[in-house]
Amino acid sequence: MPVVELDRISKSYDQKVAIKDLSLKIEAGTMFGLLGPNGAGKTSSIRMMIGITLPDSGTVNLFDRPFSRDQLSRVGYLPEERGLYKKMNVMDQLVLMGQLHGLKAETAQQRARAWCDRLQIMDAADKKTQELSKGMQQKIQFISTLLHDPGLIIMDEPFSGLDPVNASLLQDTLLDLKKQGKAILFSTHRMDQVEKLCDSICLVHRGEAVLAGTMREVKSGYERNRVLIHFEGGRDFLGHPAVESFKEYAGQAEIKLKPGANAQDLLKSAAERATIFRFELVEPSLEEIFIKTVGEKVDA
Ligand SMILES: Nc1ncnc2c1ncn2[C@@H]1O[C@H](COP(=O)(O)OP(=O)(O)OP(=O)(O)O)[C@@H](O)[C@H]1O
Repeated sequence: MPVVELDRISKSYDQKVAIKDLSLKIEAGTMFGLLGPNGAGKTSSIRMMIGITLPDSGTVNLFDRPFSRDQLSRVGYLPEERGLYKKMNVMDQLVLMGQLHGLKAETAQQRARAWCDRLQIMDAADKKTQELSKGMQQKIQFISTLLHDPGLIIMDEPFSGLDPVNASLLQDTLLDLKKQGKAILFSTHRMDQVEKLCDSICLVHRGEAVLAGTMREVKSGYERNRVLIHFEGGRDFLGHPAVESFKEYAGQAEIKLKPGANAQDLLKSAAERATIFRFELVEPSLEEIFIKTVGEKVDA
């Protein structure tokens, strides 16, 4: 049973088409990435998903029935434009957010404390929001989205502005929630995060879905024509005829092979000149697929 099912939703603002005929499904216990360049239509789609705006046409089903406002108690939404009451004490603010989602004050407080502990911001609980760093404020927002234990979690750029340690802490938290059976959608430009976390994606460009499916389906459309190599010694093999282009880092290279080239020939040549620690044939990264797909659409 999909937790979210959009069927050909469209929305225009005056003459501007924000999104056209978008269909997607998000199942419980999965993480879904909604991707696209600036202005592609991601936020417009999310807004329609949770009734902030209505589609001009198409249907939105949540938890296996047509959208209605009472379902919002099962949704946690972290918008891109985040707002906290700057002068309010953090714990009071979290309790208020919990109450707005139907929790009793006492329950909200217990859960808020447990979350602050888990996300390592217990010290912040009794401070005013304006005394916190941006990253800490983001964690508070993150908690406020989750306090009422929603079955559907929607996050617009949830890791933006976080240092790697905190980004990883929130990523692990989302992975845990996924394991518990929550459906999670996040919107981002960061392909590396999507690649690591998402089971399925939809790439929107200029209001239309241009690539969609499970990560495996999306990648299986592309040849394994990349080689990752870790080496020490001579680097002449980078000039081998099988190599179309390469990026070289300290002791590593990422090589794009020519169409039809034999990776084994390259391996032989590399092994004659250098000590090879790793030689792996890989599919293009999601970032490359994204750039290729969007680039082709722009050319068309
Ligand atoms: N309320 C509105 N009034 C008029 N145009 C709008 C409105 N909301 C969105 N748009 C337009 O619809 C298009 C899609 O915008 P949207 O905010 O959904 O994109 P996005 O993919 O979320 O972009 P970003 O990554 O920059 O946040 C844009 O051209 C935007 O200017």
